[in-house]
Amino acid sequence: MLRISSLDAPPTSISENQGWPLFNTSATRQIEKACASRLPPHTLMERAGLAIARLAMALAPHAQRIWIACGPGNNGGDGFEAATQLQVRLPHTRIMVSQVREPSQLPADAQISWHKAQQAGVQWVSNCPSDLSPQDLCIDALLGIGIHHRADRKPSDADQRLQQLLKQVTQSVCPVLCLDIASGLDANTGQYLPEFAPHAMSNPSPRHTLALLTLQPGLFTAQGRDACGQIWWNDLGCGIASHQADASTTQPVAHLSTIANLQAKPRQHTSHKGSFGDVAVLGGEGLSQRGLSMTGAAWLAALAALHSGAGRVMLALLDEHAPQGIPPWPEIMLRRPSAQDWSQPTVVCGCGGGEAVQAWLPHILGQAPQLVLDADALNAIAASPALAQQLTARAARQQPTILTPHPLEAARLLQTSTTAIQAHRLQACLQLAQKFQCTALLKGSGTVIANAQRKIWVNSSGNARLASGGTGDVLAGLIGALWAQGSNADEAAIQGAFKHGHTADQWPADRPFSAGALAMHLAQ
Ligand SMILES: NC(=O)C1=CN([C@@H]2O[C@H](COP(=O)(O)OP(=O)(O)OC[C@H]3O[C@@H](n4cnc5c(N)ncnc54)[C@H](OP(=O)(O)O)[C@@H]3O)[C@@H](O)[C@H]2O)[C@@H](O)CC1
Ligand SMILES: [K+]
Repeated sequence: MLRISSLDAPPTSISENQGWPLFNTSATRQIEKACASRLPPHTLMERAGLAIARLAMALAPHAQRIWIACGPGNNGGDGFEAATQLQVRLPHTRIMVSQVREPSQLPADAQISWHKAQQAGVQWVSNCPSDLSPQDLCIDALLGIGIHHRADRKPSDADQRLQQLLKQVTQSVCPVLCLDIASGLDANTGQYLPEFAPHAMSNPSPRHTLALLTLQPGLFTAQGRDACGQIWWNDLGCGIASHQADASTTQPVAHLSTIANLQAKPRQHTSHKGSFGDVAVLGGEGLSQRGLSMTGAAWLAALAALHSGAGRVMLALLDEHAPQGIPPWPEIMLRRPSAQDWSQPTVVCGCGGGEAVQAWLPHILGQAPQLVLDADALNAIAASPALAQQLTARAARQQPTILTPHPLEAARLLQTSTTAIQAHRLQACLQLAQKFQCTALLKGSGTVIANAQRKIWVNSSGNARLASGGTGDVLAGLIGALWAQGSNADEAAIQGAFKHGHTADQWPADRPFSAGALAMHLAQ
């Protein structure tokens, strides 16, 4: 969840009602430059320090010690500035800083803030104080958006000191507030630089991040969600949160999809089942084919479509020996694949499709007016240039397609490695959308959605509950149902990803979670 902290009030307001622009680091630098040129020198860092101090006091109201680890650049400068603000406001709290570099080697703004902290009476310590308790606070001001990969350079004393302090931050017993972004993370991609990746699972102390000026994609995808924890944002009075000013001339790289993307359309009284579209699911290889039954996956997609408001749901199992008779959910109409008219409904194809789905793909790619391709359908297309060509040709016939790969499936489609996909999730998703002229949805922590017109969204909902078998099938069915009900392809993918994650976020602690239970609670 994203919280906005205001310069003028304690950071209490919760805002998930807009899609927020995400800027990469170079765009952020441009916005910073434009914003700083209109303000007296040092104003942005002062504003950052004030916002940090206010959030720190709100997060740790009973702290007796606040330790701030300050790095060699302006991220460290924010830390010194916050130390001054905290020292003034909390005379009975021990405000302590550790530094990486001598003040003369700091950038100009950071030097000013260093001197202010000295004058304010902040205490300098060489390492994390050993007496921090869980109600105290640790502030990570080591590295922000100025981080860059240093391939050939031997680590200097300052680099080693930085590593040492970062390790202490990571092992902190108290909550951690990261300034701008968790140190070591690339703000564009959400990946740790190799030298900063934590060696072990970090301790369970709560983590918060206060993003300064702009929001950046790395906060919300790849390793960013775990590293940054709860995201707060302060635009330093530059008008970005109110959608004004410099942001309007600098293009965001993506948008963050939020609860605003979840608005349910009211149903008219005169509506009927035909008003909400048909979803037909094709998948579920049977036990008889290779001794591996995957019919459950197709059932999950159909169940999700049923509970997401589709008018009618048909299920065609790729299993000749599927039991006949009344299905466990009588609303779902079972079909033989050969008996289904694939030219009319929104089709969800591939869930549990195994090898059997391959033979059906030429027909489905040719016929389906709106097509969600998942799982084994994606694997089959990755292995067949002819199928890939047929997929790409759909767009020109006004037959839109949504692809929903996880990173391994995406790697197969782009003929690369999972590591390469995860290293640049936004770019990989965009590449998929452009290569196949479709809407692509790349699953994983911080799901990314992109279209062929180069628009990108990052999903802000979801949690690790979703890391369990079958939840991807549920997502495919949910997207199919939203699409069948009248959303366009991009909206269906964005809304589906948000709803899927949001349902998991709202999950009662005492209710066992499974993909089937998720599918059945999508209507709530
Ligand atoms: N932009 C804004 O809108 C605003 C920005 N503000 C704040 O400024 C921050 C950006 O400050 P920044 O540009 O000084 O960069 P920062 O993150 O402190 O790091 C640079 C230092 O790290 C070092 N370093 C780099 N890579 C390294 C590595 N691999 N291993 C080791 N060291 C490495 C690098 O060393 P160098 O390569 O130069 O020797 C340099 O010393 C931003 O995140 C926000 O907090 C706000 O105050 C106001 C509004
Ligand atoms: K930081």
